[in-house]
Amino acid sequence: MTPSIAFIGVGNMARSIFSGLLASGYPAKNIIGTSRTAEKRAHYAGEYGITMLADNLQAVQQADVIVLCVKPAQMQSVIEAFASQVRQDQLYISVAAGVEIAALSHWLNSSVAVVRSMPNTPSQIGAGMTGLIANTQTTQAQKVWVTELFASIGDSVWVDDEAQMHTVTALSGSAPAYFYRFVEAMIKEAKQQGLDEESSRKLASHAMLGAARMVVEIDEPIAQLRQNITSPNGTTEQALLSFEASNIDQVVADAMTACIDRSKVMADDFSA
Ligand SMILES: NC(=O)C1=CN([C@@H]2O[C@H](COP(=O)(O)OP(=O)(O)OC[C@H]3O[C@@H](n4cnc5c(N)ncnc54)[C@H](O)[C@@H]3O)[C@@H](O)[C@H]2O)C=CC1
Ligand SMILES: O=C(O)[C@@H]1CCC=N1
Repeated sequence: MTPSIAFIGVGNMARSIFSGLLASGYPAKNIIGTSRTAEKRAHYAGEYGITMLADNLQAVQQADVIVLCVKPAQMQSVIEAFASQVRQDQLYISVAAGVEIAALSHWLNSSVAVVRSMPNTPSQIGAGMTGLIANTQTTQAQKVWVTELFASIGDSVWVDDEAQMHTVTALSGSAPAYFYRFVEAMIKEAKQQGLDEESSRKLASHAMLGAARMVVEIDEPIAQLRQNITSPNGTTEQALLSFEASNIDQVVADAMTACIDRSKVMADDFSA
């Protein structure tokens, strides 16, 4: 039997996950979403054919798996409002940054199975990457099901120490935004150099896509892939020397550390 999945708080991340699930063949009749806004409920029900409800409690009562997709700051009050209805046969999956399993379990007021995930928005096109960790109540069968769930919208990595979720957030959850920012800067400069927006976007984005595919599909050191492009005294070398002059390793390390530090502060702020 296909489990029914309720997405509590349909926004960017919930939409990315359920649209990826639908594209991979998950039946719309087994997907519920919640939103407090009537307009959004009508939109998502119409566009995706899923059931949209206003009431989180009703969604939780109807679901086998509950995916908690509200912002970290809203998580406690949202969970506590339906906690009395939590059933032991359910599985709860949180996507929230910086909200630890101990807090989720405490608010759920139960020894129910809880998986903390850190997905990313490319899940929407089946190219997601998700970090996962489960509490001890989660069975091996439930972990296999969760792995398959996230495989249908990309891939996943289980970590065994919850502290690693901070790094996962900096490495894959937030990271698509870094690459968008990089490509935005490239397009901006290409336009400055006289190329039109459409051509610039096509050239830059496909360079990013091609490079990413080679990293994923070719079993060679990434440095080697880079060197294959870098002719001595050629053009690429000059661009890379410019990055080194800006201390690219430090720029990236600073950004990732800022992300990790924020995740740690959130874990403190949103603890039980
Ligand atoms: N956007 C991203 O790339 C990623 C987001 N996340 C996590 O996903 C969660 C959601 O983030 P986004 O989707 O970006 O935010 P969002 O703001 O787009 O979505 C959250 C939704 O929850 C709704 N909501 C708030 N309170 C509610 C309530 N009481 N009942 C029903 N719905 C309610 C809001 O109206 C909103 O539509 C966050 O916890 C974030 O940390 C995790 C990984 C990546
Ligand atoms: O920025 C955020 O807080 C969320 C978590 C990872 C990506 N977006």
